Amino acid sequence: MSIRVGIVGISGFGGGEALRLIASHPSFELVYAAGESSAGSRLVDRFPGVPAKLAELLIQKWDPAALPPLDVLFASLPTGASADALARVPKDVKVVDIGGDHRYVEGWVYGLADIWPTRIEGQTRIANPGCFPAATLIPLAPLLADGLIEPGNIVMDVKTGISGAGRGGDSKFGYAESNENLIPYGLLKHVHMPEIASTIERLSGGSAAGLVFTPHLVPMTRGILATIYCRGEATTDRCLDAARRFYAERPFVRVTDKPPQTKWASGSNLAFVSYAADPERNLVIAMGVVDNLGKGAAGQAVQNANLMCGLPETAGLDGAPVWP
Ligand SMILES: NC(=O)C1=CN([C@@H]2O[C@H](COP(=O)(O)OP(=O)(O)OC[C@H]3O[C@@H](n4cnc5c(N)ncnc54)[C@H](OP(=O)(O)O)[C@@H]3O)[C@@H](O)[C@H]2O)C=CC1
Ligand SMILES: CC(=O)N[C@@H](CCC(=O)OP(=O)(O)O)C(=O)O
Repeated sequence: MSIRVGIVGISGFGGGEALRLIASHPSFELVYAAGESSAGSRLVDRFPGVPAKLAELLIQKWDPAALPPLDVLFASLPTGASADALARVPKDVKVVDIGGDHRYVEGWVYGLADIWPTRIEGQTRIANPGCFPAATLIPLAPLLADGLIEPGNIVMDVKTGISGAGRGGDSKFGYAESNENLIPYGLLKHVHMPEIASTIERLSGGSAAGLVFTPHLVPMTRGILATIYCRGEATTDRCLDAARRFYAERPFVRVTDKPPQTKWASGSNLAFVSYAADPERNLVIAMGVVDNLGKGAAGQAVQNANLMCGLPETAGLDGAPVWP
């Protein structure tokens, strides 16, 4: 059976990755594409390599009142631009919001699919987590669940590829400024901090008041590496064992002895986690790697849509990462 799917924001980085995944999905059929400045273009005009079956699909001006019959809508709009319009999407259309407007908002389920899959099954409104929350919460969840670290004493040092800023992102992240450069930003007040803190509190039952989160832009296209410093007396083996048990049945999380690298996840919905701990120093280092456009955006969005539709969670997501 084919499930009719739409993408709004298809010309952007998140929407384009959703297009790539949906184009080869066994059950999803892309029947609607929308945007703003790209409206009026055919998909082949924006994506010359798009499969022939989708080439002539015309990008529509985004209007929730003018949707064709749809089962699932992926919204990949700038944060702040989706709330009003998505409120007007008919209730029988399942929506996955890849942007940040509905995380921890009433009426929407927070779609951290690798940790809380059963909360997503059968739902109709899913708020996809941010890319940094995906990279940081997946390695932390097993440690918090087993009480191996203090939730109130966590310091996150995170590196991200430039596509995290989007096509329409801030011009200070252009090639000349980003190539051979490292840029810290958002210190003490990044927009993802409340989402990360709330989820740490849900996972641990304790306060995350001491959270420090510092992202850095690095000159690569895709990928996030989170290096997270925590207080706890566990050994490395104890942390690895907790993660292996926590994710034993989960298809997209790989627990590795070696520190993970961003290329391991490139082009995939995988998350890699690893740990290094020194009980004598009360120190646990947790590491997480995702592709910001994969698990950080469109990959997790398709995973969420699979769960919403009762499909196998891995449908359309079981390809190997891009290497090198
Ligand atoms: N990039 C990433 O790694 C991640 C992004 N996100 C979130 O996903 C969302 C999309 O990000 P990203 O793809 O990077 O952004 P881009 O800037 O690459 O794309 C934005 C898209 O939104 C469309 N758009 C903008 N304004 C409107 C409007 N008023 N009506 C209809 N369409 C509009 C644009 O269409 P057009 O070109 O036609 O104007 C474009 O397709 C954001 O909320 C972002 O924070 C989440 C996780 C990771
Ligand atoms: C490099 C870069 O700029 N990255 C973005 C992350 C985008 C994202 O995930 O934002 P949403 O919460 O809106 O979905 C940032 O730091 O804001």
